[in-house]
Amino acid sequence: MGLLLKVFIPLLGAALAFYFYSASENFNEEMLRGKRVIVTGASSGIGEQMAYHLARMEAHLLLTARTEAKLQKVVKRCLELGAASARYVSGSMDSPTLPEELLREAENTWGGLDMLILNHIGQSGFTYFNGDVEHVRKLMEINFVSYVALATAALPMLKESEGSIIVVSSIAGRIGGPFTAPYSATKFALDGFFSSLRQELIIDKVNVSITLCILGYIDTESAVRAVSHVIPDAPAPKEECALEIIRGGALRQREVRYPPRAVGSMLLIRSLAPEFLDSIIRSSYHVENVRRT
Ligand SMILES: NC(=O)C1=CN([C@@H]2O[C@H](COP(=O)(O)OP(=O)(O)OC[C@H]3O[C@@H](n4cnc5c(N)ncnc54)[C@H](OP(=O)(O)O)[C@@H]3O)[C@@H](O)[C@H]2O)C=CC1
Ligand SMILES: C[C@H](CCC(=O)O)[C@H]1CC[C@H]2[C@@H]3C(=O)C[C@@H]4C[C@H](O)CC[C@]4(C)[C@H]3CC[C@]12C
Repeated sequence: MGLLLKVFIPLLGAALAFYFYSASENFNEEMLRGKRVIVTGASSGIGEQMAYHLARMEAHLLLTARTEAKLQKVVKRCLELGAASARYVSGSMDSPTLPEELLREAENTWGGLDMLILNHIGQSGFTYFNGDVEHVRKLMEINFVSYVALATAALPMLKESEGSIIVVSSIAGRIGGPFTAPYSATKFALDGFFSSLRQELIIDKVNVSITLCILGYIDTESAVRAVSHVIPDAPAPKEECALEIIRGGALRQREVRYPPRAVGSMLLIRSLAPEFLDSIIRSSYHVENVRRT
């Protein structure tokens, strides 16, 4: 079993990564120059890093999150890095009016949109499900329903520009590990909705791409704070993660997996031996350190 985990699985993961990444040979950062891009959850973490990459690539940026002071700093840095333009709209994605407001801002300022990056998440702990159904409802609203509302409001402009929607999800949206029940549910929902929508766009010959990003553990402040006492694995770098998401979106890939080896191996083991994977996950966590709420 040890040999299987140490040699065979990584090799297979590498082969899969090669397969997925061989499609990305044509990526060129100039593809993003002058493009009109919305990034949600852009005040910290992976969203902030995506904003900086896009700024270097000379895109036009419209950023959003709740904390105005953080957004002001990110916008300032984006302008220093070379963004063609950068502005923000602040607000919480549990407000049903924010998606429309954001897309109206894009239409009024740019007259169109090329890329919508859906990345924000509401706060959720890393702990046993404590029966708080209201929390699940609220998280669904922020992590799922607002993504649907944003994509719906953006579609007319994206159809016009033959643009792209990028949906940032998680391995927790493909595999139900412990301590993320509400969060995991919202990410599974994204896969269901956007995979179905992709099919409909293809049937209707609408050239808007949908890229779903399946991420493993990334070294953002909030994730490290939430899980480092339970999960001993080293997180992957947010800067590289952000670039891989943009690359996959620009190439109109169906899926981005990052870090590719870890995510690829987990998905492969899940399809071959799901219960075995569940037991590996359980035994690799320091469950004794999980704080009950
Ligand atoms: N880091 C990781 O290990 C992994 C991350 N992911 C995914 O990557 C994406 C980014 O995660 P990460 O960078 O770690 O997260 P962060 O916690 O660093 O960033 C979350 C962003 O969402 C914003 N946000 C929080 N609540 C709301 C709200 N109610 N309305 C609007 N915006 C809100 C935050 O800003 P503010 O507080 O100012 O509103 C912030 O900009 C998520 O979709 C996550 O699921 C997937 C797998 C692993
Ligand atoms: C550790 C998990 C990977 C499997 C492994 O054992 O290596 C991580 C994969 C996805 C992560 C979660 C995630 O999707 C983001 C959440 C962001 C929140 O701010 C808190 C942390 C997360 C629940 C995060 C925790 C680690 C993973 C489960």
